[in-house]
Amino acid sequence: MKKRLPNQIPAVQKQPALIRTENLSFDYEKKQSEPLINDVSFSLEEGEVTLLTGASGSGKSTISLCLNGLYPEAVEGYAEGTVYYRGEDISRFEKGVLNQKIGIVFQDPESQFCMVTVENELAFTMENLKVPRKVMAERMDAVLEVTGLTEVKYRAIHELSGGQKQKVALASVLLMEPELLILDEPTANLDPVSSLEFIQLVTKLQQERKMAVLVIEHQLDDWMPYIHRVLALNKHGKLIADGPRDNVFTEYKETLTEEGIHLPKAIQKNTQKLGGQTPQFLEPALSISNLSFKRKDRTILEDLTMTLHKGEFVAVAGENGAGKSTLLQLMAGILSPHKGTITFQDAPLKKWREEELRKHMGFVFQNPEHQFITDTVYDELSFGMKLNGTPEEEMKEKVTELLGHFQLEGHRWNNPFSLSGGQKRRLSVATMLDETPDVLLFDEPTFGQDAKTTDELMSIVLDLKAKGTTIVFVTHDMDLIDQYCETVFVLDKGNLAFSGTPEQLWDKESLLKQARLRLPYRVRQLKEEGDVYDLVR
Ligand SMILES: Nc1ncnc2c1ncn2[C@@H]1O[C@H](COP(=O)(O)OP(=O)(O)OP(=O)(O)O)[C@@H](O)[C@H]1O
Ligand SMILES: Nc1ncnc2c1ncn2[C@@H]1O[C@H](COP(=O)(O)OP(=O)(O)OP(=O)(O)O)[C@@H](O)[C@H]1O
Repeated sequence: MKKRLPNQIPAVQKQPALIRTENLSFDYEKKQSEPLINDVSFSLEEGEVTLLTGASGSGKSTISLCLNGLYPEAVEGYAEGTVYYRGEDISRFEKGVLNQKIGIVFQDPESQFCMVTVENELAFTMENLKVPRKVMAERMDAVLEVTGLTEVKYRAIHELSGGQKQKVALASVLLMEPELLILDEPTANLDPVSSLEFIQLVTKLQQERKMAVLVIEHQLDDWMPYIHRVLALNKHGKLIADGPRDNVFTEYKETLTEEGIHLPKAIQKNTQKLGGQTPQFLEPALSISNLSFKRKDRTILEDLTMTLHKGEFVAVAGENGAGKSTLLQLMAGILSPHKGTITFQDAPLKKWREEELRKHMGFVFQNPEHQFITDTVYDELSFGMKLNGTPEEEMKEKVTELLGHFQLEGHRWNNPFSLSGGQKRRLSVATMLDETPDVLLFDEPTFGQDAKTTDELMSIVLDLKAKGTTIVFVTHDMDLIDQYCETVFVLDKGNLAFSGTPEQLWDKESLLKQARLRLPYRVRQLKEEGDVYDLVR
């Protein structure tokens, strides 16, 4: 007799997700109030590119460090809920096993290195992975080639530019051939062309290796074509959106905007150029003439001549390693030129007394941590005021005002080093704004900022500019240059390759290409270039 078939075909056993968090809560210490990461459940699937977005300080980096079991252990934090790797509770894995399957490129690449030179760093990674010696050299050369680092193989990492360091961190993680690659603001320090190439490189490898990628990023546009899913955190550590890319950005548009999260420019309205005609600047603030600078025998900057005026908003752009940060440090008197002169307000810079110079000129380092000198956010903000003998009450008021402007309330007594990447950057900027300086030099001031904090920062900077402060931004953000700057200096391998208005620069196609810059989104749209991403609405 024939057996009767059951009415229902048993469901095919679904593979467990690559990563699944269930009711994950985390905080750096147990509190009475709601935890920083608050009861979050989501999955990351094999081969998928997921964007994790959220306001600065919402806990994105923190969550990513919970996914490979580094947290809570490494910080003695408090955690609840479970993280699964392919269906298995990650707390059951032996130490170090998950680090290879889940590779993280940290927000601050410097925190990741153990060795002095690029070659030794990559060899060290391979030794840990027990890569046979005879294939090491080949693998190293391949990863250097793919990340564009061949030329700096034998260089000391601390002597590389910010962007070059970021590529070393990626190369090191790629050697592990991870199943999940977590990228925490990976392109923040890359020049515009390197940034696009980096994204294309990662997504190509992702497709070839069927790797899952979790990217934490505020600047979304270049990632948009490659993102499958979006997760969004709110300021209270709750997951407020989880779904396919286009659904999240259209359905949750209002919520994301309220949270201060950047939207893709394809659905933003305000990508127009601000301001009208470029004003005429007459009064010089800082004049540089025939400046050259060397490190050991290498010429870093060669024969630069430029004038910055009172109230002018200047951008310094150029590819990674072009010499932008070096130029800024020379302008600030932190480095001294080998040849040429810098004149600040009618006197040679080297004649200025250090104390006087610091009152008139503010400087924000590329790495905010290089700037912190005290143990609390409050002390950091009041440091300059104390030196100037500002009365206690006035100082308190001013600090409270700065904390409010820079979304740092609630962190007054925190250690500056425990802040999120974006918070550190805001604090480093805020410390320079206790008075109205004559010149403000910023090295990448807006990197790592969400939409709300970027707007707030720019409005403070514009207020200072209106009072006559000369603003100098070293930046890779072409949209920011387009929107706000009046003059752009382009450095190309240590030479001044262009000085003029942004509009003039956008017409110089071959120069842009040579200096590894790109047109801003607005101009790309006008020229209808192919790489402007259109969101399905
Ligand atoms: N401390 C140092 N010792 C030796 N060389 C250095 C040092 N700092 C920077 N350099 C080198 O000087 C050159 C210019 O570096 P700089 O940091 O000014 O470039 P940048 O244009 O600001 O780059 P990025 O956009 O990547 O930050 C690079 O080739 C870099 O490797
Ligand atoms: N080691 C630490 N000890 C105590 N608090 C910390 C520590 N690291 C981060 N925090 C706090 O946790 C919160 C979340 O930080 P996290 O770096 O995860 O945010 P984020 O969303 O990645 O921010 P950003 O976009 O600015 O990088 C912040 O308020 C930060 O001050």
